[in-house]
Amino acid sequence: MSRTKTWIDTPTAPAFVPPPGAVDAHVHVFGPEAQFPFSPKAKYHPEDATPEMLFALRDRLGFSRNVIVQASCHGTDNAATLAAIAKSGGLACGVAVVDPDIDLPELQRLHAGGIRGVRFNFLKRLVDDAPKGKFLEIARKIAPLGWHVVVYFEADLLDELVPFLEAIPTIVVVDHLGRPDIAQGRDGKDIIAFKHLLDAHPHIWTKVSGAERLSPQGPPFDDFVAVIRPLVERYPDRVLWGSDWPHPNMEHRIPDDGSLVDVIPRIAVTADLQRKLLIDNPMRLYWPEFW
Ligand SMILES: O=C(O)c1cc(C(=O)O)oc(=O)c1
Repeated sequence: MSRTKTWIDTPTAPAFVPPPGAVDAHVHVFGPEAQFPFSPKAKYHPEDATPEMLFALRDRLGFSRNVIVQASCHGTDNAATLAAIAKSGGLACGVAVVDPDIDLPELQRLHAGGIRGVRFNFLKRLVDDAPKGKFLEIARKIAPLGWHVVVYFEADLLDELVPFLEAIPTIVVVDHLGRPDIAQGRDGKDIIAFKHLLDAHPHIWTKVSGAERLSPQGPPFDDFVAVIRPLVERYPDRVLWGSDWPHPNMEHRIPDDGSLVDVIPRIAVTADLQRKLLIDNPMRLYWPEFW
């Protein structure tokens, strides 16, 4: 498999200046492969996207902290994510992918390394299987540590997943809004179903991320803004934002990270909403000791 590059080296500096202390709550690192080989089950083979590159991007975009989410290409070996957190000087936390037979000492090792959640991935193009029963076992194991669950699924799976999401005994954060079809508009069936989910379940949060993945129109993402701004206003205390750098699998539509940051003041239109989205909510979840 040839290696793919899915980011630009020098994104535009955004016009929007995030408030001091802002958290980019969804990023990944890839490798470096020589030190942290990819999983044999990986569905893509990216170029190295290193912690140093991530921290340079963080500074360029005007953020203070990162949440590093274990990418599927690293399977359940969280070493690259942990190494990046260790290099961040306390400015990054992480979300891991783990096996159901993980024991308490290993969970404690991950916690000491800055992991604060686990991710369950349901995308068939990214993982071979998504065993709900085993995921629930994991959720029950991590709950006592104060961790939460991050779930990545596509809109057509939502109905089927509701009982599973209801059974998770921690906060649940949905990645990239559960991938609604944005072309349906703000009253489309995918967004209505997602609103029903959040209305009925106060423990479910969402990342209002993925404009580059979800917007058929592309930059400046007017279609995404029209659909997602009402969600930020409806659930101001349950939304997180992430750049999704280095944008796995986006080699054919590589986004300019600066243009993604400039979506923020259009979906969170007041300073109060921006502070909740970028500081209060992620700090409550990832750095509660400072909150
Ligand atoms: O849509 C994707 O391709 C994607 C992949 C991964 C991953 O490989 O972990 O993470 C994401 O947040 C999004």
